[in-house]
Amino acid sequence: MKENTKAFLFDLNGTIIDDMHYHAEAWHQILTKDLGADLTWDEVKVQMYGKNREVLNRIFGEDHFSDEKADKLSVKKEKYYQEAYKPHLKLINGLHSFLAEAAAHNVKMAIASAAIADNIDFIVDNLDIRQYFDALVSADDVENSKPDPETFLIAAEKLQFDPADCIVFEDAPKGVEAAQNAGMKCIVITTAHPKEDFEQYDNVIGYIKDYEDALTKNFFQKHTEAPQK
Ligand SMILES: O=P(O)(O)OC[C@H]1O[C@@H](O)[C@H](O)[C@@H](O)[C@@H]1O
Repeated sequence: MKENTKAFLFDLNGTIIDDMHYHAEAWHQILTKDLGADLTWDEVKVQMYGKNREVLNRIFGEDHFSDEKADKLSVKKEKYYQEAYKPHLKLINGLHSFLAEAAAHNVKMAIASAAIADNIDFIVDNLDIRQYFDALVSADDVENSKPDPETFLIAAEKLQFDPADCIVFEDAPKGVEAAQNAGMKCIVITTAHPKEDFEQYDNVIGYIKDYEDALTKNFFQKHTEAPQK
């Protein structure tokens, strides 16, 4: 890579693993069956962005649950999610090679997610990818989650990179918005949303279906200078 090596900030859910369906199932179970909220499947999908506490506040109001109760619900939701998703745990196609190649080019990498730390550990340890990341930023590290830029700004600070030198990998419109608010360019992976859902953002530099895409497959050819003769 060139002198101005970029840092990569990866969202987790939908970006490292294709698991958003399992989050939607877990939220649907908690919100409608356990807590009795009157929400359709599609409404649950629209509301379930950001930290778990933020999702609960958005639906039931700020003071509805004590912190202790909200934490218990959050842990319960992730228990449903982990149980259902565990048999399907798998990196998105081509990601392992992309991480290995980035690491070989000394790219600093972080995970910057709205997930609780336990969910990040569940993924990085079960899929054996912890060694690729120099920082892990979870819901537990931020006051306000995506679309607030805090998650990405903390990740950049931990890697000691300027926001402008970070490339974010995201699958969710609110995540792309968070990257835009942080002053970061974004590569969108279309696991959970079609291209059209990102049209309002001007920080998107490309779309990929998975990491086998030419954009990521050839990333280091494109960004490596020809050797001097
Ligand atoms: O920021 P990420 O990694 O896409 O995580 C987002 C998801 O993280 C989950 O843990 C939350 O329960 C979801 O509601 C949220 O959408």
